[in-house]
Amino acid sequence: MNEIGIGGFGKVYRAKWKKSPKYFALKSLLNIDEDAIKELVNEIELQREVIFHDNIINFYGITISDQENQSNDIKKYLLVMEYADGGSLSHYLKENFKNLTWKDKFNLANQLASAVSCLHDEDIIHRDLHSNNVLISKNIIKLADFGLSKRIEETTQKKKDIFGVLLWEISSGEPPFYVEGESYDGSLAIQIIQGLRETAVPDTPVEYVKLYTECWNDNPDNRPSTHDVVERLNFIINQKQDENLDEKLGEITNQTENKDTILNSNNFEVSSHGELSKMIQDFDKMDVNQILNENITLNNVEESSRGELSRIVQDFDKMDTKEIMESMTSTSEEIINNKNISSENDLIIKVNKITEFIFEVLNKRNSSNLKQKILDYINNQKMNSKEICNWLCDNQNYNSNSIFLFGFWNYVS
Ligand SMILES: Nc1ncnc2c1ncn2[C@@H]1O[C@H](COP(=O)(O)OP(=O)(O)OP(=O)(O)O)[C@@H](O)[C@H]1O
Repeated sequence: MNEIGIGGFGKVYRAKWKKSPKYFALKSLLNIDEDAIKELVNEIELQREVIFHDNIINFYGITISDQENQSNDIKKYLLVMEYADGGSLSHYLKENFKNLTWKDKFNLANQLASAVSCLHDEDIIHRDLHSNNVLISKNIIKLADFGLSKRIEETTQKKKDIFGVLLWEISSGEPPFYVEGESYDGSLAIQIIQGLRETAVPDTPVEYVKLYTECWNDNPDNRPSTHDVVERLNFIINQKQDENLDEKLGEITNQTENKDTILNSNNFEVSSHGELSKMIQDFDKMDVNQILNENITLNNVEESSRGELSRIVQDFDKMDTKEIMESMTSTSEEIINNKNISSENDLIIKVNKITEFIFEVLNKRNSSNLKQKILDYINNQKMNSKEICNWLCDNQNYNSNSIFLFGFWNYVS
């Protein structure tokens, strides 16, 4: 049994259940008089009504301590409660703030609002909300300390359970107006009464600033209800998720744009196979039309040919390009009639035509003996395959068709 804290009633201990790995918190009752007993009974009664909520600390009962094995300062009775391994919210923020994302912070805020909302639904007001009365167990909020709690139906009284400051504290990691080594003084309290409020932490989403500002409005009637707060926090969390999704989509778009840049760059080196291969392996995540957007209009490209295309390009870097290109060139040389040297533009047109032809064949799902079909096409069109191969070796990055054709020839060879 270890001492973990000290409070108004006495010390708080962490204790392990004999034959289980589970820990419990034991609250000793030291400075207890008649008023304290009333307060305690009130606390237990109210807390027991809301322990079903995940963000409210569980109360298990009362135990009698084994005096022989305990130090003298532990009196006979101990309250047995759920143990919160993260300690108080203020301690948790101090230790973990650096690692918390906005999503984590909004989740903490939401759990807190949800716990207070549950109290209000049961017509209970907490009346002592601060970061030492909010505990953390396994990174989850556990509202505690109902010593000052009261049963009340009135809405305005419920709105006096101010947690705007706690929402701000979650966004900043520190208590309001905290200056290291300095304690709060009376003048600060007066300034707060006169309307002094903390300023927003840089980068806090505006909706969140708006929310906690409304929560600490001078007039309780102008504060949102806890239900509203929960709803708005849920909205912020969902919006954040959408933004993350947008960011991810943005990253994918950027990567795609980068690919286009690589495709269109004349400085692409044949030797950078790893990069090319990675880029090409992502092709099947894109639309084939997008790949072929520059010079070829493709209609009705079907899933099967996309799959085939993807397989083709994925195998791209497993082959020795030069060797295959050379062997293909020598084979086609025998059937080449037209020995005229083509201009650069002619070659680009030829590459586009051959690519278009390949897609026509693939679209007809007629890919058997594809290599021969391509060679026949080249032959019939009176193209010089060696010239095309050489140009492709030197200009494979010229456009998406040249990249495709270069890889495709490797595949069919
Ligand atoms: N269930 C618990 N699990 C883990 N730590 C706890 C638990 N309950 C209390 N503590 C720790 O013990 C400290 C004292 O808690 P306690 O509730 O007795 O006093 P307090 O809230 O600080 O004061 P008061 O009772 O006067 O409001 C807390 O700040 C917290 O760090």
